[in-house]
Amino acid sequence: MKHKSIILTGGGTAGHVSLNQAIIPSLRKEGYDVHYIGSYDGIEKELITQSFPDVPYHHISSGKLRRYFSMKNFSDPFKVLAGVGQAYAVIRKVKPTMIFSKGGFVSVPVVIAAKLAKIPVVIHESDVTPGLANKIALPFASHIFTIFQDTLNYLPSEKATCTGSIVREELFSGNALKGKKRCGFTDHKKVLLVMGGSLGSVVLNDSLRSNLPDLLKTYNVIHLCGKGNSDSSLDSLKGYKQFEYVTNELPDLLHAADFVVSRAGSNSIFEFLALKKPMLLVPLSAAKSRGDQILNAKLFEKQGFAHVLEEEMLSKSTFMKAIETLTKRSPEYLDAMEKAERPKTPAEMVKLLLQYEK
Ligand SMILES: CC(=O)N[C@H]1[C@@H](OP(=O)(O)OP(=O)(O)OC[C@H]2O[C@@H](n3ccc(=O)[nH]c3=O)[C@H](O)[C@@H]2O)O[C@H](CO)[C@@H](O)[C@@H]1O
Repeated sequence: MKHKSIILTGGGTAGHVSLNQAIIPSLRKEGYDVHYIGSYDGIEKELITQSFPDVPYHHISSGKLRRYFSMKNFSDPFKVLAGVGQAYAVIRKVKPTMIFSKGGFVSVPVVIAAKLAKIPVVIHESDVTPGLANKIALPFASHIFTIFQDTLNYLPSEKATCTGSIVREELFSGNALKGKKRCGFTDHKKVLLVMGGSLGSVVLNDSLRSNLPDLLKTYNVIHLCGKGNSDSSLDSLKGYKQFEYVTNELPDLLHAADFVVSRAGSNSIFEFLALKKPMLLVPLSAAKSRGDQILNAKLFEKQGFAHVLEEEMLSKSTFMKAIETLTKRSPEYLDAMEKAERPKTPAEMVKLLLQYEK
């Protein structure tokens, strides 16, 4: 019997890939052949080909969609057009029953090609406000799923559903002891995990490192610092372990953590919520983004899950003070997290998704 096929797309940062990673095993259980369309060199290529070597990965070209002036704004539309042609050829060959797009620039040509090939597309928005790629994709899509209820205010009601968060199943099966052992922590100090999103954050890295001598008196520190950001002069510090980017080790490291300090990317903060980690969030500032992380963080603060320190207020001393507040208030945060809605399982998400197939 010939299997049905589905194409997934999304990339640029890990936040546009993690939901796809979460649902691939469930789609396969349902009997689907899963294909992925991504860029030549984006993080999605590494994440998908490493975790799912048997998922065919199709490269396409794609331009960055900028809200600001750049000479590349003249060449990138041609790259997007080329990407539409490449994606169309893949779709004609694979003949999927539907396409699921997690957003990011690479998804735009795929969504346009799907419309041309008359294949239903469902898109997904993880942040409170829709990203630029999803705004462009929306007219071509059959439906859009959101994580936050508030996102529905920005979308046409007949086309949008809030599903809540979906968290990769392997994150729940971490082992704290293994995580501590991996980091070489041998005492009983509480563990602080600091993560600057999937790319790392220079401002968080600097604030943390400038406070390390003080912090290490009280805590063991796991630092996910981002590609190219490790500092070998700190390798011998007792109680401090840095990683540039982790994949298989992440569940154990998260289970080892008592508190988290993080950027406010949507996937990350819902993972911390699901694992009940009191968190200090330092959202990416409005000067560097459309402000989506600020809204994500504010909603988490309002629901009593997090303490928020705005990037503009970040300094050596406010960082330490915010960690004090985090640890002091952590019983309240844990209480609120106990009462929070549980995330959907990938299998539940797949069921919702397949309603839209041809
Ligand atoms: C700079 C930028 O554009 N950031 C956006 C990007 O963030 P970013 O890519 O950082 O996205 P998220 O915080 O949502 O997700 C990061 C994902 O990477 C994983 N992870 C991270 C570090 C690591 O070492 N290993 C690992 O597996 C996390 O577990 C998580 O699943 O997408 C988010 C979701 O649309 C947005 O809210 C952010 O504003």
